[in-house]
Amino acid sequence: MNIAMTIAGSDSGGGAGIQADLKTFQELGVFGTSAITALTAQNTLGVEGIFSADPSFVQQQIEVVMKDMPVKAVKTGMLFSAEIIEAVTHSLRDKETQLVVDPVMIAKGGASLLQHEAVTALKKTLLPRATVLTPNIPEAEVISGIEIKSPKDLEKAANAMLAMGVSCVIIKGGHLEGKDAVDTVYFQDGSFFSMQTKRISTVQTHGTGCTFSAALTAFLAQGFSLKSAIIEAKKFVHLAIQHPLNIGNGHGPTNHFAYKKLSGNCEVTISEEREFSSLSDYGHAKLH
Ligand SMILES: Nc1ncnc2c1ncn2[C@@H]1O[C@H](COP(=O)(O)OP(=O)(O)O)[C@@H](O)[C@H]1O
Ligand SMILES: Cc1ncc(COP(=O)(O)O)c(N)n1
Repeated sequence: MNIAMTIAGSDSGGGAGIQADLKTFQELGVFGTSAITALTAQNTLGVEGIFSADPSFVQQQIEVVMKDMPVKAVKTGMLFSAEIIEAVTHSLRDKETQLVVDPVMIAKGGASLLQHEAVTALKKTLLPRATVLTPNIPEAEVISGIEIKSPKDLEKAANAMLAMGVSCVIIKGGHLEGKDAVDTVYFQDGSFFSMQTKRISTVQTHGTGCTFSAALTAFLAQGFSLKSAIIEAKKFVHLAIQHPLNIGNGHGPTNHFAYKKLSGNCEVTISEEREFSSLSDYGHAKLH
């Protein structure tokens, strides 16, 4: 049995965070373990409270699991503080496991899930250890310090993040407008591809980023190559958004059952053209 770990915050509403990650692992046939960084009192309308864990206890959760079980891939989500980021990085030292870092900063309802001063710790300590970094556009802007207004800016921002030591950066396009949801993927060796699906008009997008990075982690734990794990994860999240469960009164959760139910049947268009010539409306996309 392949084992994955999520190091993230608990979402009491069940659509994002630890809960989204474990549901995704389970659906993809991977045994899920977890280290909880914070409890959030949250529903589809927003986050009403945050209670963060002691950094040393986060470290203990990770180390106790890892000394007993061969964890193949790890993902991080909400890390909340510089102290927790340092504890996580310390726990993963000497470990060969692949690491997916989803740099969760702000919840869809607007609540801050990462303290402002923790961004430096993220860049200096955790990113050099990461296999894949999965920022959305606003997160990519904060980490890289580059304002993203065009595809050229995307590439500049990706290069700035690759220079921090991550092996691969996926800049997710969920926050753009335009008829397609386009994510762009950049590797250390200079190679690149973009992947796009039709954009679905919906507010049921709570936990999309968590779900995408958890699916990617699960596929890596199963031994998929990095590129095929990324593409399968895009299918997983697309199907999860396409078949909403209609739960709650705000940004409802995505449907983690859809990928398995539909046997992963989802069209993703892959392009290796840097000029985005096939993505005609991308340049007109506006940030939310
Ligand atoms: N409305 C949508 N239709 C189709 N795919 C979407 C939509 N919104 C987000 N996605 C996809 O979901 C994944 C998560 O992206 P995003 O929502 O930008 O992340 P985050 O939750 O971190 O803000 C990406 O693959 C993105 O392209
Ligand atoms: C515990 C936790 N982790 C992550 C998110 C981000 O998810 P989203 O951006 O969809 O609100 C969240 N809302 N809560």
